[in-house]
Amino acid sequence: MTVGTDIGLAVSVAGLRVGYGRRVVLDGLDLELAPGVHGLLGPNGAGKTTLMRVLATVARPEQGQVRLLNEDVTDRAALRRIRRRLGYLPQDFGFYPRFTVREFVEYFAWLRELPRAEVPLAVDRALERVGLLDRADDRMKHLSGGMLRRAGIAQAIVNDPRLLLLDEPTAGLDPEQRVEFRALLRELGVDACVLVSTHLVEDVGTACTRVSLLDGGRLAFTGTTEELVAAGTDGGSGDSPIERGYTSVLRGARAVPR
Ligand SMILES: Nc1ncnc2c1ncn2[C@@H]1O[C@H](COP(=O)(O)OP(=O)(O)OP(=O)(O)O)[C@@H](O)[C@H]1O
Repeated sequence: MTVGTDIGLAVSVAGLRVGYGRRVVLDGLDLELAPGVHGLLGPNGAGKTTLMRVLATVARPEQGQVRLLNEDVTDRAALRRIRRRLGYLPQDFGFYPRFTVREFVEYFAWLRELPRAEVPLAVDRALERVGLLDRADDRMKHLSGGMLRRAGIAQAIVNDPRLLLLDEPTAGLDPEQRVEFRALLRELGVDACVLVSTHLVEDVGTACTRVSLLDGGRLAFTGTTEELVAAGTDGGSGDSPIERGYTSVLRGARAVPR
């Protein structure tokens, strides 16, 4: 697979510390991501959404450096450039219920400062990629849960982002849609950096080239999908090779005193 080289390291995080009040959620995290599709796994409460929010520039780190698309997020002018080239699907996203699907996606195209002349085509293309073009004129409040999620993915990709952050994008999608979504992920990962947080390890196995596993705010594993699978050959419980890798790595990480 060819990967775009113009963005180099799309994410470079060093010594990241984030907390809520006195509670530390991410503790000295280092992470580097190049273009490609990266899975982000971890148990409930591991800190995946918190990390996504920092990378989406909607949450601020207490400590540490965050460079996105080769720019420093603490520089205001750079931050604006980063946000134009960033796509983010939050775990829970809000919308105006009376907006049509097209208006919803157009709104995000405007937020990301897409040139006005490019908006109609970009919106149609994003809706087509998620299979919602035929519902473009429906109101958001009339969509099913899976369709809403697809509208959320459409807004995240409308600006053809170089860094795409998807927090549990497959939640609520039916099996056929999930298969199509994985194909879309592989396509997007050719020249962008895509980070997908999920609890569905089979999504990672089929669509991601690399995977990072968070546990208790720390990185328990980062490597290729094959390396995670290999970690499960000497034990680990689960129904598939990648599930066994996941449980084996978690068990190993928890055996190391902090
Ligand atoms: N706004 C908040 N205020 C206080 N604590 C929070 C807040 N948001 C998250 N937390 C805590 O931070 C920790 C990490 O939460 P986070 O949502 O990042 O985990 P996660 O890995 O995404 O979990 P899940 O898989 O359940 O979505 C959890 O212990 C959570 O209770």
